[in-house]
Amino acid sequence: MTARPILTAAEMRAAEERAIAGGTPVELLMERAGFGVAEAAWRFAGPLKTLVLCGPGNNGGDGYVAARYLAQRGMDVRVAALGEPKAGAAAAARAAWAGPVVSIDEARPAPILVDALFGTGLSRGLNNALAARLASLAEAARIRVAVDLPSGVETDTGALLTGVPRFDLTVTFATLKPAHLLQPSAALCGRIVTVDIGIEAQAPLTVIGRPALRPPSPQDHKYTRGLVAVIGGAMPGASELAALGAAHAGAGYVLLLEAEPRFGQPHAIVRRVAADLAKALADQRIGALVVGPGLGRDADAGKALQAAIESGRALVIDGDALHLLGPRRLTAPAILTPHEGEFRALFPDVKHASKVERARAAAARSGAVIVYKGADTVVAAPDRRAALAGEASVWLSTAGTGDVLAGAIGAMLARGLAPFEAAQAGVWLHGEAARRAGKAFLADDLARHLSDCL
Ligand SMILES: NC(=O)C1=CN([C@@H]2O[C@H](COP(=O)(O)OP(=O)(O)OC[C@H]3O[C@@H](n4cnc5c(N)ncnc54)[C@H](OP(=O)(O)O)[C@@H]3O)[C@@H](O)[C@H]2O)[C@@H](O)CC1
Ligand SMILES: [K+]
Repeated sequence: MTARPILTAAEMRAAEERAIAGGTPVELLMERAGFGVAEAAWRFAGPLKTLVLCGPGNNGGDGYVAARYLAQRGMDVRVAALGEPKAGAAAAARAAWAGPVVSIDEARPAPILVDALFGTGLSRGLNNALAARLASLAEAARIRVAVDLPSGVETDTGALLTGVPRFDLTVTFATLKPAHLLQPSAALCGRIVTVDIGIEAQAPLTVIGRPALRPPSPQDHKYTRGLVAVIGGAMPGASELAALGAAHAGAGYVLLLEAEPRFGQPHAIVRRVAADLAKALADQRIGALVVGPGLGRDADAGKALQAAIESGRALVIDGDALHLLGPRRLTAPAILTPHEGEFRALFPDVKHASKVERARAAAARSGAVIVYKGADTVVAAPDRRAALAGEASVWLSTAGTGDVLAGAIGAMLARGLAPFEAAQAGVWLHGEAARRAGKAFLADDLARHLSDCL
């Protein structure tokens, strides 16, 4: 399955220009967009009285077209506008709307609110009066529909330039934009519907989709399925969870290397005291090495991380190891899995407004694939390829889930996926397992649910 592209505002404009140059007039693109909005709103909300708010640009143009199609369906539609569109397709769409247009200040609330004020052309926050008006009309509506994006959302970063109401449905065009998946905006979009308007979309940023993981064949054995070694440390529970994550993500062999003898369950995880870590890591059968969960941050932890890096094994560097790593460039295949706090500690001067760009900068600098965790996890490779996870379960915000993720990614590396693909596969499995685990789950339960998602 090819990955779904995510286009920035500039990439979307370029794609639109290519479509226009290829013979599709902008008026036709807008007609398809507005028709798509009307159909989606109709299906979602039914025949309720509707208020459409139209801005001065093409997002407003889509609004006029949608109003026309909704009226054709027999719906009671009112339009309120923020000034007249000056020229082009939006002006033509305004002219084709036969009904009255009032100012936003005069608009009366309706059960369905369609926000066609601003889309990818938003250049600054809404002024206070307009933001307050949008908020009160949204508050008074039963169903709120955003055209392309909720107005006030910055397309490329997902930042809210002003207060933005919560929408029930967002109808976008051609493909997703970063703000549909990045927080805080993603949480305000509601259900997202993509309308095909005849634009070809390709981009170096994609949506993380279900990985194509073949089941073991009759010829496979535990080593071909992948050996994941996890380095234990000060907090054994965390490395145990990483090992459990690796095992339930399908690794053929999981080895927990510990400083002192310990007995634990499950028995299938092999526990070994590694007095000489470098020697233990010289085992060529190790397909991936997970270091960091529960490692601690003392001198012994530093030595363990150094041994892991010098081993040349493919690495997943998580948790405490991210604090010990410092600004070094890695040469062996490696995946770093920082959450926000760890990212800031590791890359204090990477400050780009977009989380995607921050992840790309960190990947380029470290030479590693970055899994920048959060409610909107970004995976980025040193060559700028990047991918965004779909909406994550809010119940993932509990202790130990990151350790499970590190183990799952380790299993993907050990089975032979390249680091960028392994990171995405691990993130997808982890997100899907969380959905299946339901509410208030323990990280141990989350690990067990990984098996159901393979
Ligand atoms: N790309 C495609 O293929 C297709 C795109 N389509 C649609 O077009 C949309 C993009 O259209 P767009 O470029 O005209 O921008 P849009 O979002 O309407 O806003 C620009 C206007 O708003 C103004 N303005 C901005 N911020 C403001 C503020 N805070 N407060 C006040 N004013 C503000 C800005 O003025 P200025 O910044 O110049 O002062 C300008 O007048 C896209 O989201 C999709 O819905 C479809 O029709 C189908 C094909
Ligand atoms: K909008």
